[in-house]
Amino acid sequence: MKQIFSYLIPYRARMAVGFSIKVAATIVELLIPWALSIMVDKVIPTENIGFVFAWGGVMILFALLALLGNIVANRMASLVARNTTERIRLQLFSKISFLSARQQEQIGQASLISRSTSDTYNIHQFIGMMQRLGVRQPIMLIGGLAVTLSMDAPLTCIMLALLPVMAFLVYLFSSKGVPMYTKVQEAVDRFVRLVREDIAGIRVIKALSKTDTERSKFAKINEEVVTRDQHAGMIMGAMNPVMSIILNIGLVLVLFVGAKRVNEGLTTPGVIMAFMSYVTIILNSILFLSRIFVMYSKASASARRISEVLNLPEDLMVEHPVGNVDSVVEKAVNEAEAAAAKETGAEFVLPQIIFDHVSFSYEDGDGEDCLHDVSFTVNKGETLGIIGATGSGKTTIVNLLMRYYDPDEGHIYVNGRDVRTYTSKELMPLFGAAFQNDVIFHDTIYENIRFGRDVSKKEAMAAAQDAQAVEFIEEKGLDTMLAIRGMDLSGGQKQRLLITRALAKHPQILVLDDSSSALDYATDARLRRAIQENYGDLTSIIVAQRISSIYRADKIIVLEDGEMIGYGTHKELMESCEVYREISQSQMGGGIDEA
Ligand SMILES: Nc1ncnc2c1ncn2[C@@H]1O[C@H](COP(=O)(O)OP(=O)(O)OP(=O)(O)O)[C@@H](O)[C@H]1O
Repeated sequence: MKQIFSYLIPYRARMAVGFSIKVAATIVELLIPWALSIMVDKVIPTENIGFVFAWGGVMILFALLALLGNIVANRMASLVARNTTERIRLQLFSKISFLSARQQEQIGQASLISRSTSDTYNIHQFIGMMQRLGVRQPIMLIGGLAVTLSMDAPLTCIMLALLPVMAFLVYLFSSKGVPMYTKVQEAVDRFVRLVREDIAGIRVIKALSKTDTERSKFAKINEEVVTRDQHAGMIMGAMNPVMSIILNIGLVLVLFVGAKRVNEGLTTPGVIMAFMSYVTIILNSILFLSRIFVMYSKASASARRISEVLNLPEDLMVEHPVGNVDSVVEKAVNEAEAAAAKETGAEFVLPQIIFDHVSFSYEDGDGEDCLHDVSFTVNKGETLGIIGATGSGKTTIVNLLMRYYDPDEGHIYVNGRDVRTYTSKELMPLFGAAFQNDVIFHDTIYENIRFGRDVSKKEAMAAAQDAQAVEFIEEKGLDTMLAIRGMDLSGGQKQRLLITRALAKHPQILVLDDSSSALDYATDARLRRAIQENYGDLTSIIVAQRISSIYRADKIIVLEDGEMIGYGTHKELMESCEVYREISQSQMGGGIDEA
């Protein structure tokens, strides 16, 4: 909570003003029953109607001042709560954007969503409540007791006797109810996850007639959220009636003892009338203070969840380059290649991409390797094809190259620098990437291509031309709004739009991860030709299931269970790699479609 409170610091001046107004308004409000007792005991008995009206006017003025002060202070409190929550949300969002893929998986996407929404909402509620009730109720309690003590000490003792009973009950209810709210929040996380998955996968759910299964899964988690909330609500809800009973017992006792004291001439009816109001004010303030306590417990659980994300250490640290980078890299480069270059007298060119004995596992190092001892190089302007069965590690190579994860062993170099030494701002602009299920945003076609970068409409259309997307983009218009996730586009159109986005900023390295699978052969071939002709020194990494998408590549990697079982040109692999030969024969019957 301390960390969350630090977000209030910029608003301390506004809060101080709001607090002062609130304190003044509450004190004025507290004086109204006292003014009533004066009216009953001192003003009315004078039978001076002018005096009665004048005193009545004072009471109305008190009420108006209290009302006005409360409105102003509450508006200031809301503003502080709103601005603070806005800053927390913004900070949280930026942090989430920079979390490593591993950290995102650890916390879970649904949990990240509910931490940014319902948890920040709880904080918002608490900050608002703290400034409104948190100031008002202690003054009401202490001030009320002070006024009543000065009016009639024995009657005040009745209330004082009830206070510990109420405090104990509040503690009892809260200690049972509050932990339940943490459980409610956990159930909400699961609820959000299911809703997200179901909405995203609505088509496949329908296609596989899984609507009933999903509905019953939804009903179950929905019921769990409701039941948990109900249990917590029931416990906390029982607090109000119990408190009301105590309050009414207090009123009856005050009336009973007060009436006796009036009869005995020890006090006056005006004091008893004021006391009735003060009993309600004082006991209610205990009730409201208990609500603040409950809200605090909810908010502190939320604050913990938010701080957990905000304080996550930087996973993919940027390391400082050590020594002469080029010489380190040269050593790391496939030695045979370097030696061959030296032998033939050819100039040795430093490859643009180097994987040097890279091993990686998603399981934080203790699971089986998803990639094992992978080494390859790609020169500037070359195309690398990656092929292999599903789950063989093709996407993992891309994930490591773009530093979504760091390898467990080995090194990856881009332009002669270990990727660990790049900041994300330096590394990412080198790449243009299109992944198979990449997101298309609910925005215009142009904005989906531009993606916040400096890309003119002309450049966007030129990229669309190369990505074979120009026909449908011209037909729809660059400024057409697309549906959420591009639901109003065909699979092939989506892929072409994603490739357009990847090409638009003329990256150094183009990554196409299974992103031409929905294109027909002829379009796929035209796309490859356009890239070759218009992006001369563009280095391409193409992950594909189809041989036709990669057979022209300068180098091809064949993967099986994370191991590189083949590396070379199409021709070399046809001779040396049995698996590649089999794939080729099954897809092309051994021959190649030169489309
Ligand atoms: N985020 C992840 N967490 C844990 N395991 C993962 C994760 N992503 C992939 N894997 C596992 O790593 C292995 C390699 O996955 P990868 O996505 O690289 O395969 P692929 O060859 O690209 O498959 P496909 O052709 O089906 O896309 C698979 O066994 C997969 O289950």
